Amino acid sequence: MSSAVPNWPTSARDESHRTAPHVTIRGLCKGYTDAVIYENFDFDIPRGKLISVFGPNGCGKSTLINMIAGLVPMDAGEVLFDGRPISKVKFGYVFQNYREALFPWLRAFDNIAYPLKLVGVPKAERERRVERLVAHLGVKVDLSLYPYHLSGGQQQLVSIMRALIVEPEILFLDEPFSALDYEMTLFMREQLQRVFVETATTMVLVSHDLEEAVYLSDYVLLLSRHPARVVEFVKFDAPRPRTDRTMSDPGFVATKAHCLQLFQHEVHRG
Ligand SMILES: Nc1ncnc2c1ncn2[C@@H]1O[C@H](COP(=O)(O)OP(=O)(O)OP(=O)(O)O)[C@@H](O)[C@H]1O
Repeated sequence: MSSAVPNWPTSARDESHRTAPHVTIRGLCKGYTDAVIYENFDFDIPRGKLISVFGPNGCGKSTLINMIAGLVPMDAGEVLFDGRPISKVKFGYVFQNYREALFPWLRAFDNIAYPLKLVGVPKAERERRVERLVAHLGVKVDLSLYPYHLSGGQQQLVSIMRALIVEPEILFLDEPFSALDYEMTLFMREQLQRVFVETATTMVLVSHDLEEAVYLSDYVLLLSRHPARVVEFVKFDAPRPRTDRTMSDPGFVATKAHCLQLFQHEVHRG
């Protein structure tokens, strides 16, 4: 950013950096043999916000975050992070299926440290960084265990820590809690919210659960049936940390009802 605008006064540059979108998506196109999923799709993802992507089944939620993260190729278009391509960006990705995402032959600790090993961080430094993250999050899981000795929620927590260990500037989460039981889902929502409040990392979460989408988010990105367009980018600015009481708050109830109405309209339109 600073090299792009070298003559700006520092304060103006900083201000522009803070308020400029983190991610710009322009002219995104994606189709499969039987459907056009995205057609000239434009969107800006704001910096340091938690955004949930919500919409009808099969509208392209996962495809969207996978294309932004560079995991699925676009047919056309451009996705830039402060002007940089994904190859220049440190990002984290949390998959829905944590059972397949973790390496079963590595202890939880080594699973978390693995991305650091990949980029050549020495062992002592890896251990120091994992311990620091664990302490920071207040995680009480025995990390000397292998994944199959951990509960589903604990495994997903390990996945999230593995995504965070590189200190990503953006974190993608594809239905991260949908395979967990309700108790563990509630616990994990709190953990995620805590990480978000503490790190202010931009987060993009695909969710099938409207209550969860609104509860966790600063914005809900409501998509239409494909070819997907933005039905509305719904703001929810309840203070954090949000708690059980947030869900009975009139602002929460009204925002959820509004999203539901838009969603129903989309579903019935199709
Ligand atoms: N590899 C693929 N080959 C063919 N079609 C695909 C492929 N991946 C996704 N699709 C189709 O693209 C559309 C969008 O898929 P995507 O998984 O992104 O939707 P989604 O909104 O995340 O779905 P869901 O609500 O079921 O999680 C769907 O119709 C899906 O069947």
